[in-house]
Amino acid sequence: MASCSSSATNLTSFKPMAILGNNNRYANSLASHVAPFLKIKPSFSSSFLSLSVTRKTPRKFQGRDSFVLKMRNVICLRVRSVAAPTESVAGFDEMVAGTQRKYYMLGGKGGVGKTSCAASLAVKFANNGHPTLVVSTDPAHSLSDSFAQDLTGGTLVPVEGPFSPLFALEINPEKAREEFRSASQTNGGTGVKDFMDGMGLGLIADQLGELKLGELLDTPPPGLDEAIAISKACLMLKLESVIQFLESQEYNMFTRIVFDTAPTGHTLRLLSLPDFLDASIGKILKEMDMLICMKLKQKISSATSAIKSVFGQEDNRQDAADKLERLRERMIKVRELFRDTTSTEFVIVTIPTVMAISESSRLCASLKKESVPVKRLVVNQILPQSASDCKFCAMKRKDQTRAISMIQDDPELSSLTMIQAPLVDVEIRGVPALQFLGDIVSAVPNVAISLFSLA
Ligand SMILES: Nc1ncnc2c1ncn2[C@@H]1O[C@H](COP(=O)(O)OP(=O)(O)OP(=O)(O)O)[C@@H](O)[C@H]1O
Repeated sequence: MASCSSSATNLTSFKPMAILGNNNRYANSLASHVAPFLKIKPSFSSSFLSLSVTRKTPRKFQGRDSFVLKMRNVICLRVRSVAAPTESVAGFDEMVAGTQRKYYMLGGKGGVGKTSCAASLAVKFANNGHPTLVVSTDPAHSLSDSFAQDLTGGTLVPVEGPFSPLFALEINPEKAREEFRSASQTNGGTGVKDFMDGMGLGLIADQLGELKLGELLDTPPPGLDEAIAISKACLMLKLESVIQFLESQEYNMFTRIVFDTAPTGHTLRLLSLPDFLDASIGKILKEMDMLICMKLKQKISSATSAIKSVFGQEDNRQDAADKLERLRERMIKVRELFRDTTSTEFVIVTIPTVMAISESSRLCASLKKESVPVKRLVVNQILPQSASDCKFCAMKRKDQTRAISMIQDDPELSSLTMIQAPLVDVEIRGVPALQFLGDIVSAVPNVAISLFSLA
């Protein structure tokens, strides 16, 4: 039985391990990922699955900080059942159903496990046949750390491991804004337009130029930085020219897109941006006098190929007002995407503490106010069941129980489907560990699950 006396073990310590779960599924899940790289000799007994493992390092992982690499040449995995399921809850499995493209945005308070849950959900999708893209718009990216692979570079990078294609995209909104800012300070401001063109926001740059760009940069509209990032991601999904190494057919293939968003405040600002821009552009369109219209016409007639690629070559001859209207429509589409109950869902991630749950409740209220679909709440890091809590764990458990009862009484959160993710005593890092988390999340609440060293 898992107990608080079991020492915290890290997957990277690579000692022989026991996996305690409600059934051997978890062990088999872990073993199935390890299998391609190891020679595994399983032997079953009534309550243990023993695996003798010999390392067989694939060339693609050589030099990588992968737990497979660091395993000793021969190790022994023992898997046993310790708890029976008590009740079923909807987990990530429900989100796998259907072949239509779906967008999942995971957000919540800083440090609650947004990236771990987003990465694990993405692995779940990919392992269930969905070509998946996981996008991080959090300036403090941790997708690379979470997958234990280098996914930096601001472009689509294939993630090694899952059964179906999984790509990751880390966009740095702050860097984008920095580039934006520095571009504005060079070439008398003309660099801004080129930069914004590349982001598909060239016409906003024109408008900002007319509206004293410098002043706006000092007090940028709320959510501008992350909007640039999202806009870039949307462009990548829509414009094949941006994705050099993927054929159009291939990037259209994504049926699941998971966004690992920045902590709560950023997300809320981002959500209000399409409305803000819609209102601003609407206002500009209304108030634009002939002089500005003429100026814009001149600018647009000398538009770069980037603008052509955004609006389509044949549109290039349309007048400025039409193009602004198109931009406005695009912003409305972004807003609609956030609010489309058939394709989009915002999943709130939290932990069982009063502070995190209070913040989640406020986030949920704001999302509802913005008409963003929110149906699920992932409560992460729940202490697993134990027959022999130490004083610390007993206190912690009491605290968590109190916090979880807050959810049940909360007017915003109580209607959401609760997905419980147990606290595991290993660092969730790398595809096998992420799959493991995805599987136990979709399992049962409060199941006694722990990974610990037998050595
Ligand atoms: N269920 C869990 N059990 C054990 N550790 C966990 C669990 N979920 C997340 N962690 C750990 O908590 C830490 C923070 O997780 P993560 O980076 O996913 O949080 P985040 O919400 O994305 O953080 P940030 O707000 O900084 O982006 C990581 O070290 C991760 O491995």
